[in-house]
Amino acid sequence: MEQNELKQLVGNEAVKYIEDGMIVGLGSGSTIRYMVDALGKRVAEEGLHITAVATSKFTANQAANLGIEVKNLDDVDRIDLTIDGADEISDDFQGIKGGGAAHLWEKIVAINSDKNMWIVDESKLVHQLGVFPLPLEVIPFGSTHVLEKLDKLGYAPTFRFDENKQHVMTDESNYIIDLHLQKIEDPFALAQILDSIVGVVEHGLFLNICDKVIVGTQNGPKVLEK
Ligand SMILES: O=C(CO)[C@H](O)[C@H](O)COP(=O)(O)O
Repeated sequence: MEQNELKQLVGNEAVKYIEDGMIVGLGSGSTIRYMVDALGKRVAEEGLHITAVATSKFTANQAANLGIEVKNLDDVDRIDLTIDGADEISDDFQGIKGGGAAHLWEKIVAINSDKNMWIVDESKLVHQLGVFPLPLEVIPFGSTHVLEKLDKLGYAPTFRFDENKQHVMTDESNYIIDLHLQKIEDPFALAQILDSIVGVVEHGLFLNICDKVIVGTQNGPKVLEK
């Protein structure tokens, strides 16, 4: 199976965990696109009734177009289960997210969820985080100074640009800086440093957030529990 087939496989598998009446957090990214398609199918064909909270404008539109009820996070008390993708997951269930520039909303939704499930193809599993560039959402104002500071700290930062050489803008109209670290020895220590930098709104380290991972393998979906 190719990578996209593995993504579709885990997307289809994940929606089996969604029960009638649930409030469900919908992540972002290509794997989640498959999952939202599969969820839309269940809503249309089985009459499944759920309320969704989306982690990006893209996902919110996709879900609404499929007839899934989408509410704002502030209009629900809590979320039963959030299903999201990830860019890297280490052996101890820590993760890097934000490859799709949506990690700020994703983290806010995740920490307001009773359970968090990540769905990935097997290429996302790593022993140690850091080969995937760590995304930071930063306020545009003064962002070159934030970049300089990150450079002095040795984090090899780069702004993320689109194909037209324009800054990639998040749903909150902020910029993305990627840190090219190669390996992260202590994600908790790094998270503390990044949390303390003024102008950094949120980093893509998702620590102690994920409860369950569904991995797409050549032998089918594999469930990993924390
Ligand atoms: O964190 C994310 C978006 O901000 C995505 O979940 C992550 O980038 C995985 O994406 P994909 O499923 O396309 O590989």
